[in-house]
Amino acid sequence: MTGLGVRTDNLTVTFGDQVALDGLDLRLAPGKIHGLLGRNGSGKSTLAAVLAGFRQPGVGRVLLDGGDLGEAREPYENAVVTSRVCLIRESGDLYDAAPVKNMLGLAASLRPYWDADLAGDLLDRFEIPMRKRVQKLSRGKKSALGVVLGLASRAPLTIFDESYLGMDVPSRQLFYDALLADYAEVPRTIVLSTHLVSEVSPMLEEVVILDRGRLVTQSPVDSLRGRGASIVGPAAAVDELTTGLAVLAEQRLGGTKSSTVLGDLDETLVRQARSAGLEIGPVGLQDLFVHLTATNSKEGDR
Ligand SMILES: Nc1ncnc2c1ncn2[C@@H]1O[C@H](COP(=O)(O)OP(=O)(O)OP(=O)(O)O)[C@@H](O)[C@H]1O
Repeated sequence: MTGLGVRTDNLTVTFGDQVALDGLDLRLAPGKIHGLLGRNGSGKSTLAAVLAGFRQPGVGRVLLDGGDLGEAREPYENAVVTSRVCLIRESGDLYDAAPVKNMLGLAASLRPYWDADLAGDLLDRFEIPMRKRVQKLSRGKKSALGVVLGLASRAPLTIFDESYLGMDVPSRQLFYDALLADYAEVPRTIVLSTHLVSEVSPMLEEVVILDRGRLVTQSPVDSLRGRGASIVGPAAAVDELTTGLAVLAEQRLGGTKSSTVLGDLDETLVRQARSAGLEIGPVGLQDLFVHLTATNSKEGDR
């Protein structure tokens, strides 16, 4: 399985006079891990709901294709398509009164690629008891249950919409490890909608950034990182080198400074940096994200 591809054309969703998605033309390649990034209210959850067939586009359309779907189809009110798309939201969409094992049974009946062994193994690792009712689980364990359902569904398009926010750091690490291990075994299309940009960025292959319902950029993560550089070394040398450059972020620890700059460093600057003993690395995704979605960010910078 390589997963589903996604194509949206002029996708527009409004709530009254509020435009949640504004003419979105998006392509998600199948079989990759995509990061869906954007500030609060930028339209991430709305996009996730449309992809999962929970919501009908107002204008434009969304098409999913590939895997055993074959031809491109719209997800809305199409049971075949929606059984192959698993959206796990922060709320978890769980039945509070049901025991965990019933939630697993329900997922097994709805999900054609459900893997019961994986579900059992993940429940053990997250220490979630099968017999416990959902309402008796802590917030973090409820989130973890959502993650278990999302991974074990092995859906050709799996979307995690901030579904791991309630989990503590070790649990989130467990999720990331489990996701990467299972993705290596069964490649599929994964979308991670998140605010935890730094934490999630090592897993991402492609990044989509939304701002006020519009597409700011869509790019492989490596080429995004190539849009700038981080320069680390003695503070005075870093300051001298970065004078006149667009500095996105700065951090200082004692006499050492790290500056993130936008744009290509030309060869002269690179030579100058090396001879001053400075280290040059790729730009951090979080710094770039903050820059690209800052309210005063100019279109020309994007
Ligand atoms: N059911 C709704 N009724 C009215 N407005 C809505 C509804 N759902 C979303 N919106 C509006 O649509 C816009 C996009 O919201 P959405 O939840 O998709 O953003 P988001 O990027 O997921 O935000 P966050 O990161 O805060 O979760 C916002 O302005 C929001 O207020």
